[in-house]
Amino acid sequence: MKLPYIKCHGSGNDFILIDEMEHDLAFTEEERRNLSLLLCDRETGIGSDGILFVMPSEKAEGRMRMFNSDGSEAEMCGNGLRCVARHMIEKLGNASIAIETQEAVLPVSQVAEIFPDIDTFSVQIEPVSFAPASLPMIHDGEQAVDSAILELSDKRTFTALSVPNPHIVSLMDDVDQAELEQIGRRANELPEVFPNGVNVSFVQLLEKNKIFVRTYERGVGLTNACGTAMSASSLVSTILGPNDLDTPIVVINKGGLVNCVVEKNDGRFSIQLRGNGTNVYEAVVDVDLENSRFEVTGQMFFDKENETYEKLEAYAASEIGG
Ligand SMILES: N[C@@H](CCC[C@H](N)C(=O)O)C(=O)O
Repeated sequence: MKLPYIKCHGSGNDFILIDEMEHDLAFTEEERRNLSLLLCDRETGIGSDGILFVMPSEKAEGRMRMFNSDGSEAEMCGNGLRCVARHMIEKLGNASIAIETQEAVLPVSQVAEIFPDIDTFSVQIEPVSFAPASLPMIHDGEQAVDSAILELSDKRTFTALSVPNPHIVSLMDDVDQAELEQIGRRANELPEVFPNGVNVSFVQLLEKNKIFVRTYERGVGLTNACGTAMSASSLVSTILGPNDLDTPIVVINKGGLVNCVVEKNDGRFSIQLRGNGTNVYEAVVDVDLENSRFEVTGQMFFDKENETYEKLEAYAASEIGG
C-alpha cells in the first residue's frame, strides 16, 4: 500500500502523520500496530516516536489516534495533537477547531507565537484525574501525591495523575537521565503497580514559572519531550511548588520549549499546552506489511521552518547549559 505521510514534530517528539481522510485510507487494528512497529523503528524503519492517524469524526473536524513505536495505542498525545492541529487548521483555513481524541473532543487553535517566527498551536489537555484507578495504578489511598513508590525508588517521591494517559511526576533539584531511564524501565515492568504501564517524568524548577522536564515514555523510552508529561509536570509543580495558575509556565525540554497554562474551573484542572507543530518533510511510503518491507519516495523538505526551529532549540539548550 502507498501511504502519503508528513514527518513532523512537537518539541522534537517526532511522528509520522497519516491523513486517512485526505488520502481515502483505512486500516485494521493489526495494520495500525504493524505499521507502527515497522515504520517507527529508529534503526530499520523511517524512525519516529509514534504514528498519528488522522481520521474522520462525527463530533469534530477530525479525530486523532496515536500509536507508540512499540505498537501500543496511547489515550492521548499532546505534542502529536499540536501537529494534527497544525495540519487540520492549515487544511481547513480555520484558526480554531476541535479534534476528537480517545477520551475527549478537545479545542485546538493557532495562538500568539511563543518564540519569534514559530507558528504556535494551543491544545487543551484534559480530562485530568488524580484517582489512582484512572491511570490505572494499584495504590491504597484516594491519591498518590508526593508519595514514595518503594518499588521504584527509596529516595524519590512521585505524584500520579492521568491527563488522561498515565503519568508519574517527581520534582527534584537535578535531573539525572540514567536514573530516569532506570526508573522508567522498572515502572513499565511492574504490572502489579501499573497494569498498563506509565510515563515517568523528572522535573527541575529553574525559577518561578519555569521548569525543565525529562520523560521516559511508556511504549517508547526516553524522548526529546512529551507534551502530556510537560502538562502533567506543570500542574504538579503548581500544586506542590511555586508556579502560578492561569500563567504561562515555560517548560524547557531536550527538543525545545513549550508554554503550559494550568487552569482550575469548578474544581477541575486542565492545561493549555502551547508550542510548535513543525513539518520536517512530506513523502510517500510504499509498505509491504506481509514481508516487513517499505520504500520511501518523493521526500520534500520544509527547510525554512526547520532552520527557524533550530534557533528555538539553541535557545532552549542555552537555558539548561547544553
Ligand atoms: N509523546 C506524547 C505521549 C505519547 C503517548 C505516551 N507514550 C503514552 O503511551 O501514554 C505526548 O506528547 O503527550
